[in-house]
Amino acid sequence: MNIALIAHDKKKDALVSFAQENFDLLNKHQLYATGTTGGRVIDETGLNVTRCKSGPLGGDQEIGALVANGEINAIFFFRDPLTAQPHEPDVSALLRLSDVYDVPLATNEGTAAAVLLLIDKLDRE
Ligand SMILES: O=C(CO)COP(=O)(O)O
Repeated sequence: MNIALIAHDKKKDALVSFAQENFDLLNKHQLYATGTTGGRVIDETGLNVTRCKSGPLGGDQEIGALVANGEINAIFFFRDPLTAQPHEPDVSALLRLSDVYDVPLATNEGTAAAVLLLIDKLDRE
C-alpha cells in the first residue's frame, strides 16, 4: 500500500518515534511524506520515503494530488491542534480530499497505530 506521512513541527518527534516503533510494519509499504517530515523519517529510521515539497511550500497539495489520482491508500498526519499554520488552507484541502476519495486519515498517534494494524491485517488476508 501507499502511505503518506506528515507531521506539523511540534508533532514531528512523535511521528519519528511512531515510525521507529513500527519500522517493520511501515517498511512493507511505499511511503510518501512532506519534505521536512520525510527528511527526519529517513535520517532517524532508515525507512525508504519519497519526499514531496515541504508542507508550507506545497507539500500538502502534492500529497493531495496523489490522493486525487488514487495513489495514496492511507494518510498518517500528526497534526498540531494548538498552533496556527500559515498554510492552513492547504491542510484543510488535504483533509477534504481524503474525505472526497474515502482515504483513511489518521490525525494522531492512537488512530495511526490502529489504522496501521488494520492495514497489516488486511495485507495478510
Ligand atoms: O506542514 C506540514 C503539514 O501541513 C508538514 O510539512 P513538513 O513535513 O515539510 O514540515
